[in-house]
Amino acid sequence: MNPTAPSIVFDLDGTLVDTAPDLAAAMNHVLAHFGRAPVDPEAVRHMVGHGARRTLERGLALTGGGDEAMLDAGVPVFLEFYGANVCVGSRPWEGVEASLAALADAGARLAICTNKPERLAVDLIHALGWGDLFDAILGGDSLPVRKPDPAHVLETLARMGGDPARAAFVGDSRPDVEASRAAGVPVVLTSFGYSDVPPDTLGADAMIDHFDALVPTLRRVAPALFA
Ligand SMILES: O=C(O)COP(=O)(O)O
Ligand SMILES: [Mg+2]
Repeated sequence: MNPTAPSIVFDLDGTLVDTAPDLAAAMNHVLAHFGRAPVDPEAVRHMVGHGARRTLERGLALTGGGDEAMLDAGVPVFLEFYGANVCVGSRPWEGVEASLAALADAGARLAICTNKPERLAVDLIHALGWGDLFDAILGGDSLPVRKPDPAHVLETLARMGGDPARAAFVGDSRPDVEASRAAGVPVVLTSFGYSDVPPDTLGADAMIDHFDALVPTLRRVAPALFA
């Protein structure tokens, strides 16, 4: 293992993969279970990034409200449906696969740090045919803490054999920026993910509008990575 290889850690939902169609289907399955009307799948895009419980909480809030007991009952229903349908309509954003290949060709190691449950993240990665691409996949339940806690990013780096001083994070939302900042790792955000606020207000080092821009952007914001 080359100890100086750059490590690029990726968020999953909204960053590498447009998972909203399957998350919205799971949301509407739970809402039907509770006798609620469905939500517009487009609205679910901005409910993702803090884990399934928070996603469901937002969906319940939009359809009449819900308490902790409803969430306790709804989260397993959500996860069971989603787990069985994790890659029905989910697709990588345009340019992702070429960009991951370019990073690997440049000698970078790649990993996933998502707030999705680890099992579901691993299943999705395999369903996309990406089983060999990542040196570590950590989910929101892999550790006692998760993004925005920096330990989630730092432990991902530790498990991939990476060095925080030779790393960058690529995400779409506030937990990604906060965790990376606190870990001391430069962070690039996509402009087309699931943030519930304009992502260019979150204080990332750079924004990308298309994955074709990722490698040049990383070279610009973290030139030492590829030196
Ligand atoms: O909120 C989630 O379930 C996961 O979101 P993330 O992959 O963007 O961390
Ligand atoms: Mg995300």
